[in-house]
Amino acid sequence: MVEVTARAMAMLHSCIPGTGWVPGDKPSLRKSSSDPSLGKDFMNSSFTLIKQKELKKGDVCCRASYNAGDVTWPTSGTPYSDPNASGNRAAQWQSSCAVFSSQWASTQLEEEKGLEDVPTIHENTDLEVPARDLLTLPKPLSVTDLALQPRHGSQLRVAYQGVPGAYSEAAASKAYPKCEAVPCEQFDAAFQAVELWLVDRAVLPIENSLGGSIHRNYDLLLRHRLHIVGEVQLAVHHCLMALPGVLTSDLKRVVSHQQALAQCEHTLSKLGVTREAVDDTAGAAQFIAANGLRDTAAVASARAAEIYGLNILADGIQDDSDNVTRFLMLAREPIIPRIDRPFKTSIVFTLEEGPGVLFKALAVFALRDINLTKIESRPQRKRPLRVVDDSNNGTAKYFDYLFYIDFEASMADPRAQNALGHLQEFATFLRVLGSYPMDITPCQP
Ligand SMILES: O=C(O)C(=O)C[C@]1(C(=O)O)C=C[C@@H](O)C=C1
Repeated sequence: MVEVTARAMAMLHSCIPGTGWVPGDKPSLRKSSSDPSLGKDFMNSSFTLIKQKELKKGDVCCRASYNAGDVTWPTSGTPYSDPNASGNRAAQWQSSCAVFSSQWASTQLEEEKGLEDVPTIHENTDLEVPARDLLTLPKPLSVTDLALQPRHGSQLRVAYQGVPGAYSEAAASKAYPKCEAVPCEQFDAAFQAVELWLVDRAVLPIENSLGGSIHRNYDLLLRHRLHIVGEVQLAVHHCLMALPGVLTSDLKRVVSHQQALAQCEHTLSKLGVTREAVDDTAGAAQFIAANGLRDTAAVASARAAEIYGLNILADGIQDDSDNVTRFLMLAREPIIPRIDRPFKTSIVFTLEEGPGVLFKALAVFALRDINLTKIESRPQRKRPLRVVDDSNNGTAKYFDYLFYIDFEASMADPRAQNALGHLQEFATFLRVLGSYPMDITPCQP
């Protein structure tokens, strides 16, 4: 039997990111596979590490065989390759890592002191910031700024998309109350800022109760290798705002983030003005203030009105008073999944075409009484269309999709481990995006 050390886990984690592997290199975490506390599944698993230093994309990195209770699969000489292009064995390996690491992690909860703890979601206590000189506001990062060296300091730096006053900034403060919120021009810049160690975390919107999913972030989750370490829900309360002295009857145009415009469809239709989408709500308010536009209003937060010196013409203009946006907290490393509080797990997978395959995929959760909270499908860019010649009457064409699912269980829960073990019997690719505490706090703005 191979001795599995925490160091080996950390190395495996770094060579196969995105799998839920738990990092750690402390000697106290050293465990032998003969340790009975690790349980039957751990005892049945063996891992061999092959020169981690020499690993690069496409290399053979590990051999493993793993038994997850109701499913057994061997993986040997599995290449580490791009999930979009990978075969079934790479998918199996990734999920084996995720399942295995979760089982290992669940035995470690009390011993882990040095690793990051599960983030606690706090209620937003103080969003009121005195009006500041516009010139002193931090400039959003753009992709070209990303060559900057990271700053060192003890305060957690959290990237968000937009400028100060954006809802995403409020979400970052709700997720990490004492953080330094770092504005970024685009979602992609926020992902890259974390990957390049310019910031420690990113907080990005993923779905809204009125506008639906933020597809761009679903796509970026797969393209980048960050882990979901938490979620935060924010009540979004929109205001219509303009320069002081401007009346609603003076307005010819309303500018805002496209999601915010969609969330206020009803009010804006009644106004009968043209609508223009910009990068973020607070950016719209800043744009009006900076250009002295007297025929234009913005849809943004009350805090944005305060920062940019605009007057609120109408308050609570969203179509539904319960307008909530869910944000994801992203980090370079996963957190250790736990079972002592409500957890959610997010996964992405692909399936072969065939009758009832999606039904079978969803059944792995239903069979184990696991509640699904979200399902989203996105076209697979590398393989958008598959042509199958399986009849005498011509060719059939199918779109290929990636399925994103959130379910209510921790990866430390054997039901989740077995469900994913079952799913990978027919999934062509499977990646665990994160297992993280559910935000169960009331949705305060
Ligand atoms: O523009 C902002 O203020 C944002 O934080 C972005 C965003 C979004 O992308 O959905 C966030 C929350 C609201 O749903 C509207 C806009």
